[in-house]
Amino acid sequence: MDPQSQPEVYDLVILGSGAGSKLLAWTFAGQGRRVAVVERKYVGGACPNIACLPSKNIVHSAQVAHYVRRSEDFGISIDSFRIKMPAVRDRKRKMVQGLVDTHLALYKESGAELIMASGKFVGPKTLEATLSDGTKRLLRGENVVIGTGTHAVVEDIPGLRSAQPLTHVEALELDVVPEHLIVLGAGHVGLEFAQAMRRFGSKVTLLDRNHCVLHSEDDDVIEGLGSLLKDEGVDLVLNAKIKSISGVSGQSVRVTLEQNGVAKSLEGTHILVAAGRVPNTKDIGLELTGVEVTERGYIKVNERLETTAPGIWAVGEVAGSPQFTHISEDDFRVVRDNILGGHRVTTGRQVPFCLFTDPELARVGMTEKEAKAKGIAYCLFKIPMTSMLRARSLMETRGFLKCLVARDSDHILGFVAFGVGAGEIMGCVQIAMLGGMPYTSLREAVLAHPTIPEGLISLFSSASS
Ligand SMILES: Cc1cc2nc3c(=O)[nH]c(=O)nc-3n(C[C@H](O)[C@H](O)[C@H](O)COP(=O)(O)OP(=O)(O)OC[C@H]3O[C@@H](n4cnc5c(N)ncnc54)[C@H](O)[C@@H]3O)c2cc1C
Ligand SMILES: NC(=O)c1ccc[n+]([C@@H]2O[C@H](COP(=O)([O-])OP(=O)(O)OC[C@H]3O[C@@H](n4cnc5c(N)ncnc54)[C@H](O)[C@@H]3O)[C@@H](O)[C@H]2O)c1
Repeated sequence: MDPQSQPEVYDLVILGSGAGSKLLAWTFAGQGRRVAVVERKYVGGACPNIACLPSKNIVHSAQVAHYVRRSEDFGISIDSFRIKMPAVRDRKRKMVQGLVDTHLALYKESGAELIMASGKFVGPKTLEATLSDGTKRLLRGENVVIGTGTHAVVEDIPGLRSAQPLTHVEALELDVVPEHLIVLGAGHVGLEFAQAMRRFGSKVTLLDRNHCVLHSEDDDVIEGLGSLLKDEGVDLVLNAKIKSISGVSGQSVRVTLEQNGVAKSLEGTHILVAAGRVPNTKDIGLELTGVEVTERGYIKVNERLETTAPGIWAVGEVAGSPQFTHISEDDFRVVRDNILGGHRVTTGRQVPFCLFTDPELARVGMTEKEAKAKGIAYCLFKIPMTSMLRARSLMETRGFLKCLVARDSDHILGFVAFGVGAGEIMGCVQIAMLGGMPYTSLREAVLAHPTIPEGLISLFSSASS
């Protein structure tokens, strides 16, 4: 790039086209501002291409396989069936292509310019975008947003890199059912993939260094998820200190580990790393901008999502926000309002999540662990899913509903559902929390029978402890 060349000037330049970024682009361009988005690979970011939506697509195919296996329970005989992974993958690919097309139409409609290129800063508020043919463009924004996301961590465990492990990106492209899949990490990604692959017919071993899955959740949740996996035949190897890995994923791999002081080794055909994320902040020229990063490499932001450099903002995972699409989307609202001269902050917002195991696990607000640690007095309502009539009619009675209510005010502090329709029922409780409603409003509501939300009447009519 000729250092003398003049940058093209925009009102807003965005690096990375994920959830928060694209909403900013479409909103500001829709208002007639000049907006450019620089994206190196995925139109619309991770969620529609390699994360939430394709993984839920695959999880759903696996659920269909599970239903087929259970078909006798529903009075339907199926003599034999087979999993066709290329067709499973095609269904996912078609959905992804449809989503990409929708994104492209929204760029066109809004007038935001999508530049498919790899971007890096070459000065304050100035980016160099390198297109696939090597062409370079210099872009300067009055405001600049960084939304470069994260990627899967591949730790420095001896042999792990040379084993060419799958990440979620490659696992979503599999056209074979792995004979024996070893999953490293029993967090969100590991749990969803472990169950789905097991349902497609893989032998699955799920490893984690902690003594349980999702260790920050309450013990009943941990126990529920653990038994679900065990009942479906996933081997859980916890307290696992991985020492080394040999072989190549897709052929054969051997994992050497220590569990409770005992040396062990495991053999499988494939290995999937699902051990957390690393921010995409290396090699993007942040040092030329005054944008500082934290010790773990995430962009330092304040509660308004301003970085340490004036006029540069950050959204989504790279800004250290909780790692969910709906949070990246809320980051969009924060930056939008602040760019427009308002004052909106990230503090105090709800951070709900839904883990798409089957059944789902959904939670909003406080866990019992947190309430106890903070010394907050609460009453506990808890019912098994067998008390929910809809669950009985579906024959999906695993799990429970649980709600923490403030002892002094009847207000809901936290809600967790582990069971069929957990994500949907959580949404109902969350809306009540947003509206500041006491739990008694839900208990006294007229909710259609037999629906999943109707279970809230049973929950709040039960005796609290
Ligand atoms: C397997 C999996 C399943 C998930 N499931 C869910 C779910 O069910 N629900 C949920 O809420 N969350 C889920 N998540 C998390 C969710 O995907 C992310 O939180 C969400 O995508 C937000 O990402 P983001 O906006 O921070 O950035 P991203 O969507 O990651 O976007 C960043 C973009 O920046 C681009 N980029 C990076 N560097 C450059 C550069 N130098 N030049 C140009 N472009 C660049 C990348 O190509 C990428 O497209 C899942 C994650 C994974 C891995
Ligand atoms: N349904 C959803 O909303 C959904 C689904 C998938 C991912 N996500 C998001 O993506 C984020 C990243 O997911 P993830 O599963 O990669 O990370 P995670 O932080 O959820 O889980 C990583 C797990 O790997 C384990 N681990 C890490 N290093 C290890 C090692 N060396 N040996 C053994 N175990 C090790 C950790 O103890 C942890 O349990 C999640 O935190 C979540 O926010 C959300």
